[in-house]
Amino acid sequence: MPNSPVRLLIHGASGRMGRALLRLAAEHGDLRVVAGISRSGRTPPELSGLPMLPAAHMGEAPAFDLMLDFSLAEAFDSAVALCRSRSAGLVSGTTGLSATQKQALDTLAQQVPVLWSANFSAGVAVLSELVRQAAAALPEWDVDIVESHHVHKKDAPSGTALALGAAVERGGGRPPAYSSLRAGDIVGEHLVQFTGPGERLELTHRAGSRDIFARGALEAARRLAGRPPGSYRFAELLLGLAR
Ligand SMILES: NC(=O)C1=CN([C@@H]2O[C@H](COP(=O)(O)OP(=O)(O)OC[C@H]3O[C@@H](n4cnc5c(N)ncnc54)[C@H](OP(=O)(O)O)[C@@H]3O)[C@@H](O)[C@H]2O)C=CC1
Ligand SMILES: O=C(O)C1=N[C@H](C(=O)O)C[C@H](O)C1
Repeated sequence: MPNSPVRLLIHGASGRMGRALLRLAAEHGDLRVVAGISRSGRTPPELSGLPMLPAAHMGEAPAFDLMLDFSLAEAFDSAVALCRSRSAGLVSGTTGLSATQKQALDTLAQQVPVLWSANFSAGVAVLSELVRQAAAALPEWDVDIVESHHVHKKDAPSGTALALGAAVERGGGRPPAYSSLRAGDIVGEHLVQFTGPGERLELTHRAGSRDIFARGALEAARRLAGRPPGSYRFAELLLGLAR
């Protein structure tokens, strides 16, 4: 960690996650939010007194060390471009990214430290490892991944569901079938179900509040700041879990 506070730019500052980040960043004396960006540039109350820029004017953002990006896939390319032009690191949790957008993360990581994760909770990081182990032990069993989220969520399956599917693949399990439920204000739930002859194994994570994701992302930012360029993993950086 550098000695002076890490200057954060929040991309997606007016959103559900952006507002949680703004509220919780204030708890960290070693982090300082310098501005927020949203599509409209509308100012959420948490940001009063700080510059809030519409996406069309994001090039005018003040100097920053790291961008925290929780926006939408359609906004992602310009976020990466700003990090590239400012040589600033990136912590991103935006889901629904294309293969090309994922590649852009790898390219950016040659220049600055980058951490993208579909899920910033400790529980899902551990779940992913448990899923890999279960898949390795039960390669013939059917695998279903069921994710439930609030009605406003744009992408499906969720980024976490796809990441859990990748963990099944790494373990050598059967290709999973995905189901998505959208209902009410569910923060995020993921069930990975392994079905064999006469028995079933269910591994579930339930997020009770967006604060867990925001806290995970802020901690990731603290730990990423000042590191050399590269692609960093949440589970490794925060929990010491190897892939
Ligand atoms: N990795 C993780 O742990 C988690 C990831 N997520 C992901 O984070 C992302 C955001 O989720 P959530 O906060 O619920 O979404 P919201 O819809 O609540 O917020 C989206 C934010 O992005 C901004 N935005 C939308 N379009 C653009 C654009 N074209 N240019 C610039 N900014 C834009 C919005 O601005 P405006 O208000 O002006 O439209 C808003 O600030 C999603 O991809 C979600 O899946 C969510 C939770 C946890
Ligand atoms: O959009 C959300 O809300 C969430 N998105 C992430 C995902 O797509 O997996 C993480 C979390 O489940 C909440």
